[in-house]
Amino acid sequence: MALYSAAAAVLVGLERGEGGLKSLVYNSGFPHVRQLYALVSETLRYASVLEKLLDGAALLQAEKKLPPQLAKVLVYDLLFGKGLKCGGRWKALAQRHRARLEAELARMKVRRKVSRNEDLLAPEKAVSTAASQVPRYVRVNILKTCVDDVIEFFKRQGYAYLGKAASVEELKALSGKKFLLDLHLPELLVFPSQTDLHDNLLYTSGHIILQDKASCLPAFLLGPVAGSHVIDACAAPGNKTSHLAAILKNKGQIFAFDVDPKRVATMNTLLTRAGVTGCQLVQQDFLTVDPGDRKYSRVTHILLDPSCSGSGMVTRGPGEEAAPSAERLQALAGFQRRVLSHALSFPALQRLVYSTCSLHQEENEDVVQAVLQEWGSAFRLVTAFPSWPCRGLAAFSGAESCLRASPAETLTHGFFVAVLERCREGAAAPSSLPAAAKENPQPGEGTEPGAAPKKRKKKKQRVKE
Ligand SMILES: C[S@@+](CC[C@H](N)C(=O)[O-])C[C@H]1O[C@@H](n2cnc3c(N)ncnc32)[C@H](O)[C@@H]1O
Repeated sequence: MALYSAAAAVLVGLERGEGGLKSLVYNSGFPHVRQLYALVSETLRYASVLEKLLDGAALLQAEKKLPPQLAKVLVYDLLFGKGLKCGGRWKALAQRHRARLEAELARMKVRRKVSRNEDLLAPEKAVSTAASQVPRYVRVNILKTCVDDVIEFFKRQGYAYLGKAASVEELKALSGKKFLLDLHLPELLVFPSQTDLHDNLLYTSGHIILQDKASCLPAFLLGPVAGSHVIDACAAPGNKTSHLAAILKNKGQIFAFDVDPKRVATMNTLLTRAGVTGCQLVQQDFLTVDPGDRKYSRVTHILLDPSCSGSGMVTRGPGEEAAPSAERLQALAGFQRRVLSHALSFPALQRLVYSTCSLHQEENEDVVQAVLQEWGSAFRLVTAFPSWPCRGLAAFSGAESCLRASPAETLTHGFFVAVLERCREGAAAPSSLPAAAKENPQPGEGTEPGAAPKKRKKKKQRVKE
């Protein structure tokens, strides 16, 4: 009997409980028992990897007469063993699928972030329950396409479109190849959490952006009208910048700053792919940008999404990043207060969105409270997205104007957003806006520029992610 058929027969025997590995090998009648034993035990060691490879390359669907146990043995020897040395027609069959199987193996290694075959045997990092509940959000990049065309594209790819979601529960119940339009954001599609679109043509061509729903809130709530001058103060890798460009319809001017040269380079690539124009990308510490520079005299909107502890990001493996120490939180909060206060000092500024992917009050409500106090009555908090279910912690009176997001309540990563507006003289704060449609009011004509902030100590400190 040929080696591969003998090995497949042992695997069948094991599955049927006909005996242990050794006894099945010795009773197989195959003359070279050591060789057979080694091949079967290695195939078993790689069993779960082989199953995924067979699935990914759809080998069993393409070769209906190939028994699955024989397929495993062949693919093991082809990709992980000594190479196919015998096997007759089965060898020829496996060779025909070699390129597809190798591509699938390469993809698996990229996904698992490993370079050696052996490393694929380590158990996959557990993903927290919270993370597995967060759907795959897809922002349609309206600089390149429109929602209807993207929906049609996915329908042609075999996905079923279920229309606009009416509740968060509907998003939670999504499964299989189905998708919905989000209930809150107009250009956001929602797929089941396990959907991987990184290889999808629409993603690689910049027609869609894979961006968590909570991360879409800052640009949406800043809502500058086309033609506005906008600063994205801590911009890389640029998901929110490209969202801003889409809201501006590429009309107006975005000044995007980031201190980290590598992240700026990545951002450059992503913005080009997304078709963003009218954006000046500057590698500079935002704290050193001069608000009095004439270049920024028409900046009415600022998006500030500074470095933070990242404690709201739920996809991280358990224990990958320990909770930030009190010192680190203090350093981050100090930087966040300085950078927020600096942003408010741009003379024509009307509206600012401050956001973090942190769960810590120190980086969120406390920062907003401290800076609002510093600026006296010049700025006020605006109730961001009144219908959003999850509000700011009651750290100070009016903190419920801020919004929070979390896997459990909003099916997103943990996030915090505060919307600040320059006060018109005599305006009451905070404002309460009736509907989502009115949540992005544009600053009125003749709004007074605010007063300068109270004197504060200027201590330069940069906090990198
Ligand atoms: C949370 S990330 C921004 C993510 C980005 N808004 C997006 O949506 O893709 C924070 C960024 O702030 C940058 N950063 C940190 N300190 C900075 C500073 N002083 N000036 C400008 N950028 C800074 C970091 O390099 C990092 O890229």
